[in-house]
Amino acid sequence: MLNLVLFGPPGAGKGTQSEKLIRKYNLVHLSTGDLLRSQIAAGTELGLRAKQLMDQGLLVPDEVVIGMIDNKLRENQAAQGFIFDGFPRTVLQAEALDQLLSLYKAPITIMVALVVNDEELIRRLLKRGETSGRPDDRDEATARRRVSVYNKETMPVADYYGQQGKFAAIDGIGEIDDIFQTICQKIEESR
Ligand SMILES: Nc1ncnc2c1ncn2[C@@H]1O[C@H](COP(=O)(O)OP(=O)(O)O)[C@@H](O)[C@H]1O
Ligand SMILES: [Mg+2]
Repeated sequence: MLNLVLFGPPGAGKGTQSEKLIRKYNLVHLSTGDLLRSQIAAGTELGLRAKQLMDQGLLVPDEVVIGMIDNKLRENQAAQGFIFDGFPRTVLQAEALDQLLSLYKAPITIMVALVVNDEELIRRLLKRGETSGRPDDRDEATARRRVSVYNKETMPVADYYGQQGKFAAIDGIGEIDDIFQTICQKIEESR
């Protein structure tokens, strides 16, 4: 079993690297952002409430995303492992994830953080906004708010895994394939 948390600010490249990692390691990809966007697309009550926060660049409540992850873990009990993308985004979410995984006796193997400076992130988010149709990528003020929410609310999650000796930071600027190789190296070192 390999349970990877792919960590990093919005626009760091978590989605891109996740696609490559799920193929190589045969993992189930759990992206809370994607799960929330499919709730929005389906027009559910949860989606409607989440959208108001997401469009402003704010986090949705912990219990909402924890509940979604709980459901997905239950649905995928035969999985060889998971890649958590965009989750946990708060220390409370990280604690809840440890609790959920303890039921399966398969703790987090490692958290790999993609490090990208704020100005490069804003550039990438605005560029993605030209084609993604994501309201939270579209304007600079919202992109900046997301980066600052990350710095305040999500950064402490790195310490949470650091204290468990399960944290590796890597440079998120460079060729996609080079970054992928570095992530794979960190995974191999950790298992
Ligand atoms: N774990 C989470 N906790 C709270 N809110 C979340 C979480 N995951 C996603 N969201 C909401 O969805 C939005 C988009 O998330 P995501 O698609 O992961 O963005 P990105 O991949 O650009 O970092 C976030 O700004 C937030 O509003
Ligand atoms: Mg993403």
